Amino acid sequence: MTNTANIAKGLEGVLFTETKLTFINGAEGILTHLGIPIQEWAEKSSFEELSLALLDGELPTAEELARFDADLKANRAVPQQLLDVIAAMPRGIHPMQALRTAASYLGLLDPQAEDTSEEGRRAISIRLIAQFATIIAAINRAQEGQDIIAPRMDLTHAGNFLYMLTGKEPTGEQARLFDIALVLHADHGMNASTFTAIATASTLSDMYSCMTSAIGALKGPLHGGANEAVMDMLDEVGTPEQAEAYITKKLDNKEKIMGVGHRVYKYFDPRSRVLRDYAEHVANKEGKSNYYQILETIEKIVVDRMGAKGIYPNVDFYSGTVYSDLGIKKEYFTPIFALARVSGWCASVIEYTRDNRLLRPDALYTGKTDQHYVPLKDRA
Ligand SMILES: CC(=O)SCCNC(=O)CCNC(=O)[C@H](O)C(C)(C)COP(=O)(O)OP(=O)(O)OC[C@H]1O[C@@H](n2cnc3c(N)ncnc32)[C@H](O)[C@@H]1OP(=O)(O)O
Ligand SMILES: O=C([O-])CC(=O)C(=O)O
Repeated sequence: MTNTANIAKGLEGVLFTETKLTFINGAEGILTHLGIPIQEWAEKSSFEELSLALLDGELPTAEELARFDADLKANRAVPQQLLDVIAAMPRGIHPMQALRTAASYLGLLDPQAEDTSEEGRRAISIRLIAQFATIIAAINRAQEGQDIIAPRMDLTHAGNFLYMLTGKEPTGEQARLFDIALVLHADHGMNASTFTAIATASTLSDMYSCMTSAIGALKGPLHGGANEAVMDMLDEVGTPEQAEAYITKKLDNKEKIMGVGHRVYKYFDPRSRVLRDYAEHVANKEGKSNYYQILETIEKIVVDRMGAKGIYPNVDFYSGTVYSDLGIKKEYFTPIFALARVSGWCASVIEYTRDNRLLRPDALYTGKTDQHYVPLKDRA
């Protein structure tokens, strides 16, 4: 018998598939990819290596990684036709809207776009991972009325992105810090955007359609858009001295605090710990930034007051202050999330479609029954 008690609102706790990519223990704040803790990926690996490991489901050999790295580099440039479209986009739009359109347009220019075989999806994934960086940087430049910068082949994925975004070659430390941020965001189980990508793929639709729908899902402030919303909050708070009164009032009024709370983590999101350490490191080096000090205060009060309820900082809490320290504008925080998550989207689509079944949940019908059509003229 179906009744409202059977509804898993928000699909909480519903298992719909198996995966060998990512494991999360939300109670203890544990995250692994291929069984390896996220802290080790962040410390020892690179975005390129994690992307390949996710696509293939195992740690690559040195030779495989070198080939993948070369493939990514060879695919960094995007067609001029797409750059023209990016340059012609209206000014003042949100870059996530621009990215969604650009990802879709990229599909129009790819002769292999409709190839939904596993080999086809993998080949397209390499182009998507490489080209999201070029596209996002180009959107930034075009929106600023600046020349679009061509990719360089002598820089890492992270370093090249920062170079194309700002026109300046980043220091080794900046490029590595950004690489770590990409590693931390690359995949995260059945989050809303990955689920959306999989739902699209489950109809046997193409990779570009999967990416376009995933970008749309990531954009919202309850998911990837929260990193920008955290920065809005920090700007609203203004100074560290005002943080306590601001956050206390919000919690008293039962308002949501951005960058905290999570469907799965009921303890610290381990990625937020890594990002906090880097944010603190940068803040200490350059004289504690206002942003970091405000976040420290907010974290303390949220954990004190909401910890018992399982509300702790998530990945979006500290990421923005790290990006901001790298000179990146807040509108680009969510596109940067997409720049990293494209790996997880692609890998998850490939994994799911290997043993595909159309995703089609159900809703409990609670509407009227036994009705008949009433002609317009007879309606009150
Ligand atoms: C990359 C990512 O996507 S990470 C998540 C990014 N999103 C954010 O940071 C936005 C802020 N956080 C939230 O809105 C939520 O915590 C979500 C959407 C992430 C998870 O939500 P859900 O699992 O649906 O939790 P739900 O909304 O049911 O909240 C459970 C309880 O905690 C409270 N709560 C949850 N998040 C917050 C928050 N950010 N601030 C204050 N209270 C919160 C809710 O009010 C609710 O309280 P109640 O039981 O008294 O009604
Ligand atoms: O898993 C989730 O629901 C959200 C999240 O943290 C992510 O996508 O990185």
